[in-house]
Amino acid sequence: MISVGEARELVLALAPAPTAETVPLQHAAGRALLEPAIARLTQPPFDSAAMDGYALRSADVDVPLKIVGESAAGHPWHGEAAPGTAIRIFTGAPVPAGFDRVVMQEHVTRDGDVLTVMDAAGGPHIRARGGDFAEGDVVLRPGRRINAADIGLLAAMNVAHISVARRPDVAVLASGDELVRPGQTLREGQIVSSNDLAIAAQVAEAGGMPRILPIARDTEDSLRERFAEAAGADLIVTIGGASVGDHDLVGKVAFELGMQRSFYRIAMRPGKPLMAGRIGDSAMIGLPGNPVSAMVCAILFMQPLIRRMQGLDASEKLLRARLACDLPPEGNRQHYLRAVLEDGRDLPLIRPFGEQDSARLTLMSRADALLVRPADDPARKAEEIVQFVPLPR
Ligand SMILES: Nc1nc2c(c(=O)[nH]1)N[C@H]1C(S)=C(S)[C@@H](COP(=O)(O)OP(=O)(O)OC[C@H]3O[C@@H](n4cnc5c(N)ncnc54)[C@H](O)[C@@H]3O)O[C@H]1N2
Ligand code: MOO
Repeated sequence: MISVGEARELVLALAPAPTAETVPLQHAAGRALLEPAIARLTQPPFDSAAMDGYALRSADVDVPLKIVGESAAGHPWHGEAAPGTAIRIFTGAPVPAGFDRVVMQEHVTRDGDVLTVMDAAGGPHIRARGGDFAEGDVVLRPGRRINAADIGLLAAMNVAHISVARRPDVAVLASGDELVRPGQTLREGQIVSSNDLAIAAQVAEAGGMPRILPIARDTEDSLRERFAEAAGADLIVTIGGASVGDHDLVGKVAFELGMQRSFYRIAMRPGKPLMAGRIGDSAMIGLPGNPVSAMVCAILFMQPLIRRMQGLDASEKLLRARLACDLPPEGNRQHYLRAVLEDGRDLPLIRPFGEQDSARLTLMSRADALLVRPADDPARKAEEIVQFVPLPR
């Protein structure tokens, strides 16, 4: 058995360099940026009014002013900003050179074309040209997942298409004679295949394109057929059949098909029988069949690999919390306990469920976090600081 940290390094080493594709901006949310995003214009492109009101010279606020024009968004005024004059101006409109202040209309009185400033405090209510970004600025760097604000920013930069990492094609293969698809009537001994759907959702969450294969039966022929269908995927994720039982055939069949195994078995709970390696041109991860073990291993190994394949940060994000209760000493495997988070004084409080069966999806669904307990961790007292992996909410 190898440690979680060693296994993680070996899994991440399976990632090929990301390949680029160009997508229109409206399809770029959630994608991994592969090139620096460089501004093609300056924003704002001109000094612009931040309020509806009047543009004038600060030196003139104490005298009555003659209103000589109007500047609206999309309709600039082209006159001279002469002393003793002001113009009507609206939010977003260019402020002509020479006027250095916009006074809100609530703070003036107007009589015909004569303007009197009643309250000169505040302001200047002008957004300076280039205040947000300037042409040529590198505004976003590669290696980030594009969020909604980034989309707005890229659009404002006049970027219409952007180079992102191709989404890894991930074949998801459940195996087991007991498994049927959701929505069917179960015969004796059958259960619904939940893992492949949950794992596919985790693939998508990490930016991959899941491809759920038909369920393999517990025969070597059936598994071979499915591996043939999976060929060409960037990553093949099998679920189940990884342990030592007579019907656990995934490792055997993969080996016969030429799998170069990086490791099998990790000193962790749940998920001991995890395997990973390369098969043909694909990376492969063999997840254990117990539903919670499969999901926990996917969080710790599969999702980081899919992120790395897109050039994204794949490092482990551990946060700190205080224990809400005492805990007994740990065994010789690193333990990831399903837990809920509660409000605490300085740090959140973390409360692991009393029951940690790796088949209980209800607990996985309710969990906010995986509390990490290192192998051979001694007993812990409530209030001690521990680390956890946050789960998506
Ligand atoms: N003698 C030993 N037995 C077991 C060991 C061991 O070390 N020695 N390890 C246990 C651990 S830990 C795990 S985890 C499981 C992993 O076993 P497999 O990867 O071979 O998984 P299966 O036997 O195929 O299935 C286990 C369990 O999960 C259910 N399952 C499988 N696939 C799905 C699916 N797609 N959707 C829903 N549920 C699924 C399956 O019906 C079984 O109940 O081995 C232990 N045994
Ligand atoms: O360690 Mo297994 O992965 O509990 O169910």
